[in-house]
Amino acid sequence: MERNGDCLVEDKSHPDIQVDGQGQGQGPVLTSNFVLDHAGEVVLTLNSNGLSWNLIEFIDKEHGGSSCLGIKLGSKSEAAIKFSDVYAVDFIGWGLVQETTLANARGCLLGHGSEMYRFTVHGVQRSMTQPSLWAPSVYTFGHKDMNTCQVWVDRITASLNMETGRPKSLLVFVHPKSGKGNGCRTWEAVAPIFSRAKVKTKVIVTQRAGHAFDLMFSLTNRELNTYDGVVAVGGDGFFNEILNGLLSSRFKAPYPPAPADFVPSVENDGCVMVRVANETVAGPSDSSEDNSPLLPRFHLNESRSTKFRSTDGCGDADQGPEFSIPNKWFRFGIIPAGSTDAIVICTTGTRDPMTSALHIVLGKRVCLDIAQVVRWKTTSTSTPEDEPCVRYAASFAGYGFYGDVITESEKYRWMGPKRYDYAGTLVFLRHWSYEAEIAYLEVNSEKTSSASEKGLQSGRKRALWGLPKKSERKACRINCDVCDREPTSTPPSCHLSLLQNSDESRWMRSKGRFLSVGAAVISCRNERAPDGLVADAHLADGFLHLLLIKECPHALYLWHLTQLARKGGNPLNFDFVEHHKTPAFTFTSIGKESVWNLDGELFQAHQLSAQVFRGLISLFASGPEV
Ligand SMILES: Nc1ncnc2c1ncn2[C@@H]1O[C@H](COP(=O)(O)OP(=O)(O)OP(=O)(O)O)[C@@H](O)[C@H]1O
Repeated sequence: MERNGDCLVEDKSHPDIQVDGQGQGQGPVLTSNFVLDHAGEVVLTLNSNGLSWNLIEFIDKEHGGSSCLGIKLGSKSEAAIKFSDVYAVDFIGWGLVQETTLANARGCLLGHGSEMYRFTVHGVQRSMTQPSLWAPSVYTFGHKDMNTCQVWVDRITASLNMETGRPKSLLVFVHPKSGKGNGCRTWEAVAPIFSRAKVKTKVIVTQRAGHAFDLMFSLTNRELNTYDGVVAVGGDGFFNEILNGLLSSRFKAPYPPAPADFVPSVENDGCVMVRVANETVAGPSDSSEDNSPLLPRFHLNESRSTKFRSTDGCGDADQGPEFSIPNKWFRFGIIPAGSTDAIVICTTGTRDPMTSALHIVLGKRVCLDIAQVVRWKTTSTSTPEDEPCVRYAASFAGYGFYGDVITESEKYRWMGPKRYDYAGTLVFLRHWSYEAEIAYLEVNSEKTSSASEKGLQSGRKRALWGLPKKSERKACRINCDVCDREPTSTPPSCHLSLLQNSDESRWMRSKGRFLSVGAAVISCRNERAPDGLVADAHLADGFLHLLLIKECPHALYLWHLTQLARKGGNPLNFDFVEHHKTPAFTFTSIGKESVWNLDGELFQAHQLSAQVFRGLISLFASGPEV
């Protein structure tokens, strides 16, 4: 057979299959004629990257290029799909295949069917108008010879098996009451994708708040290592619970750095952080900064690291092979069913359960920064805690307005996601501010940043007085070069090592009355804030965006909020908004207190410190396309 000048050799055992010997060391190319369901007879070709096909008798020449009901007929004559976009192939036996090679007098395709053996190829197709939105696509190929179909199924299966990073076994937690109470229905809608892709799932429908945390916390390393990842079917708060369940029992890390005068208990309890006495940090001395023994050097104290282990011993070496964090293989997945779903929107570019399911079965991977938030005192009157309370957040930690909205919204859970709008309005009308002192680590990243990020850094400097120009903002997208850049050392300690060699770092302070204090780990795009709280935040650059919204007139605050709600708005371009890009900060409240909101979960803290771990976890996602 001759095609496009290629010399195709007939496979003797399967006369309908042509094998091209010129596979350039990547395996031979297969070619056969099939009937593609709802299209017609095609020449199907398999090469090292995927499948492609051409319609043989698409439509007679007279009608070529004409249109039927406005649909360009020529556009369907050839197509291709990469193996990286294929998640399953199945032999489905004998049955009807619709051919549509006949055109009527008006050039419209007419279908007629024949019975034959068939196999289906299941893949992904991106929406033309919204590329981040993925839908499953299915192609059914038919042939009179069963063996021909079987050979093709085997070859495609072999190619799919060579695709790296695909999960085989997943632990799935479903929050039945998440969002509008659709958790179970959401899972049922996407579960067939997992079975078709032959991914084993152990599904647990939670019975109560804390259920997923407890299970994740108590899994032994041996059990955890049998899974390629854990999937949350729910909202950001539910994901946060699962994240904390895993990290609290296994991630052993020093507490966040802090200025010398912060939390006496840090030094008194003799646990994690040991300050190296002679360390100094360079930096200009204006009144707003603390340049006395600025940056402590931290060591993980042995006694503390053993305390981190849970009492049932999970995370111990004798429980089986170690489960390391960060983990090269194990990933988190989120199938959105919550009220906000900011993490899914930031990591997939859309809020669609099917898109998320397809990202998971195709084994996509994106790294995500995680904030560690350590509470040193719960209230102003409580004594410093013996054992500081550690929480992790993947998207946001916010105090004041953000905490009050969650507190208020809990009273109206019955309203579903609308409770956030209602509670938001009540809290806005109240216009409460809170006195607090914040210290944040200013890192001069000139030495560690590429030119592309320098624009962002200089923008950060100007943020006190005005926003960086829009042209300087670099949004985080798929294959983001800011996130992909090699850290100066291996995560999670990259920024700590940066701090240790910290002649470029200094503690800065801000004290006063704040409507809110927020630290965004990622942009936090969501349907109420289409660009997020910080449009140019990155998924894995090792920085938090500290947003200090100082007390201001009600009307100006409304203006700020309306800018947040508007695509292309400038919510940070106000004198009462401080925006700092930092790897760590501390917070102490003074007087009347609000509560913290960590990924939508309440966390009461009078005094806390926080730091970010660059790319600590991986998600089954590839980052937003737009
Ligand atoms: N079966 C359950 N019953 C009650 N609460 C649960 C259950 N399972 C989990 N939870 C808790 O519900 C809280 C909220 O969950 P989730 O984040 O899914 O919902 P949401 O608030 O509607 O969404 P979002 O966080 O996106 O705003 C979580 O803290 C989780 O611990």
